[in-house]
Amino acid sequence: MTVPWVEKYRPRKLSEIVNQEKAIEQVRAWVEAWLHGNPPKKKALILAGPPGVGKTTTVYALANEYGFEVIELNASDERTYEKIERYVQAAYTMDILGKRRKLIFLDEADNMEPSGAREIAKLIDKAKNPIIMSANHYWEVPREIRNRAQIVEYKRLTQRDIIKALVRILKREGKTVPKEILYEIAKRANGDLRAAVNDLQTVVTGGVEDAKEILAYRDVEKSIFQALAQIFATDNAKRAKMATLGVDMFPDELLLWIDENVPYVYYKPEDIARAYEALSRADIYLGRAKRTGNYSLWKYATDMMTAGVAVAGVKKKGFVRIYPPKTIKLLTESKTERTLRDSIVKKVMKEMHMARLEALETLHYLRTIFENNLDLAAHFTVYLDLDLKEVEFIAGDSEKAKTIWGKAMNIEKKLKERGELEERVREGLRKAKEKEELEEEELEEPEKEEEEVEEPEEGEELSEEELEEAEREIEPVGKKEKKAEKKKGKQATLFDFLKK
Ligand SMILES: Nc1ncnc2c1ncn2[C@@H]1O[C@H](COP(=O)(O)OP(=O)(O)OP(=O)(O)O)[C@@H](O)[C@H]1O
Repeated sequence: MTVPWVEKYRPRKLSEIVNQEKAIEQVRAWVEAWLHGNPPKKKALILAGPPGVGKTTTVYALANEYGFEVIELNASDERTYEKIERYVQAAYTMDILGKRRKLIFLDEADNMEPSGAREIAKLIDKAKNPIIMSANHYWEVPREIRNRAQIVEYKRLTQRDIIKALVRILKREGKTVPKEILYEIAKRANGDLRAAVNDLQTVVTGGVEDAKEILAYRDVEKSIFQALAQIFATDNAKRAKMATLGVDMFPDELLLWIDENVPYVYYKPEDIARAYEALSRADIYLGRAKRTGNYSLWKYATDMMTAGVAVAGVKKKGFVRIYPPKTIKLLTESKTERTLRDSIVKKVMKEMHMARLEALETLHYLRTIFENNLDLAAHFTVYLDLDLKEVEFIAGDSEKAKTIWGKAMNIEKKLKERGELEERVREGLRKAKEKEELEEEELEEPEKEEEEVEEPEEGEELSEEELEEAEREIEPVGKKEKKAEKKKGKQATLFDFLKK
C-alpha cells in the first residue's frame, strides 16, 4: 500500500505548520484557556479558510502537543448530533493511554443542515470539551453556531510556501522532479497545499511523461482530480454528491472519468460490480435525458455516479491515483469551444435567471431549437444577445447559423423600427388627444376662437392606413420586447394604443 504523502508528511507539531502563525497563536490561547480551568467565553472555535491550508493539520498537531484525543465528525452527517452528545459532556475519559481529554473536531461546518445546527448550538452551550470546527466559507456556517464560536482565519498559502513544502518532501523521498513541473504544480494548486502534494505524488509515481499529460488535463479542468479523490475517499453519499459541484463538466464526460477509475478504487469483485451497476444506471438516465430532451434527469444521473459509486463497497486504503479516461479526447471541447460555451451559459444565467446547472441544461434545449426551428432560434439570438460565433456553436452548423443570424438581424431591425414607429404613433396620438381636448373646451367655451386650436403639424399625425400598417409590422418578438416594456414601467404599449 502506498501511503498518501499528505498523511505521511502532515506536520505533527504546530511549529511545523507553514505560514499560519497568527492563526496558531489564537488557537493555542483558546485551548490553554480550557486547560487552565476557565473555558473561554466562546466554547467553540471555527477555523475558516480555503481548502488545504492547514486547518485539519492544526487540530491534530494541537491534540498531539496537548494530549487530547480527537473525535472527528462530519457536520453534514445526520448522526453527528448523537455522536457529539455522547462526547460533549464527559470531560475526561479513560482509555489505554490513561485519563485523556477529548477534543471534538467538526469538519465542514459550512455544510450543516439547519435543524442539526440548532441542536449542535445547544450542545455547544453545555459543552465541557473544546469543540473545533472547520469551514471553507465562514458565512455559510449557520448563524447560531457562528454566534457561539470564535473565528480563526487561515490564509491561502503562497506559491513560495507551496514550493518550499514540495521541495522538503522531495528531499525526504530522495526524488527529483524538473523545476518547471514543480512550478507548474505550485501554480495550479492555487494555494491548496493538499492538492499540490497529491499532484506531486502522482507525478513522481507516474513519471515525467505522464506528468505532462496530467498537468495538461489540469489545464482543462482543475477540479476534476480533486472531485474524484473526494468521491473515492468517502462513504458518505451527500459528501460524494457535493464533490462534483464545482466541476465544470457535462455529466456524460464525468461518467467517463469515474468509469475509468472504479477498478483502482475497489478491489473486491462484488464492490466493483456494484459501482458499475450504479454507473450503468447513471448512463440510462443520461440516455433518457438525451432522447426525451428532459435534462432534469441529469441530476439523478449525477447522483448515481457520485453517491452510488461512493457507497458501492470497501475502498482501497491509501493513495489512489486518478487516471484521465482513455476515450476523453473524443469528447473534450477545445479551449475556444469551452470559452464560447461559457459565455453562452453566462448569458443564459443572466437573462433567464438560472443557476449554472440549469443553464447548462438549457443549452441542450437550445441546441435542439437551433437545429430544428430557425425562427425561434433567431428570437433567442436576439433575446440572449448572442454573437455569430455563439450562434454557430449552438447550431453546430455554419450554414444554419448564417440563416439564424440573418433572421435575427431582421428581428433587430424590426425592433428598432418598431421603437421609432411607436414613438411616432405616441406623438400622433398625443397631438390628437390635445386636439380633442381643445375641441371639448371649445364646446364648453363657445366664445373661444377656432384659430387658437393648435393643429398637429403635417406628417406628424399618422393616417389610418399607417396605423394599420403599424399593427401588421408589430408582431410579438419574444421576451426582449417584454423587457423593454417592463423598463418603461406603467407606460402603455403600442398595442394598448392601437386597441383603443
Ligand atoms: N500550512 C501548512 N503547513 C504545512 N503543511 C500543510 C499546511 N497546509 C496544508 N498542509 C499539508 O496539506 C495537507 C492538507 O492540509 P489540511 O488537511 O490541514 O487542510 P485543511 O485546511 O484542513 O483543508 P480542508 O478544508 O480541505 O479540510 C496536510 O496533510 C499537510 O501535509
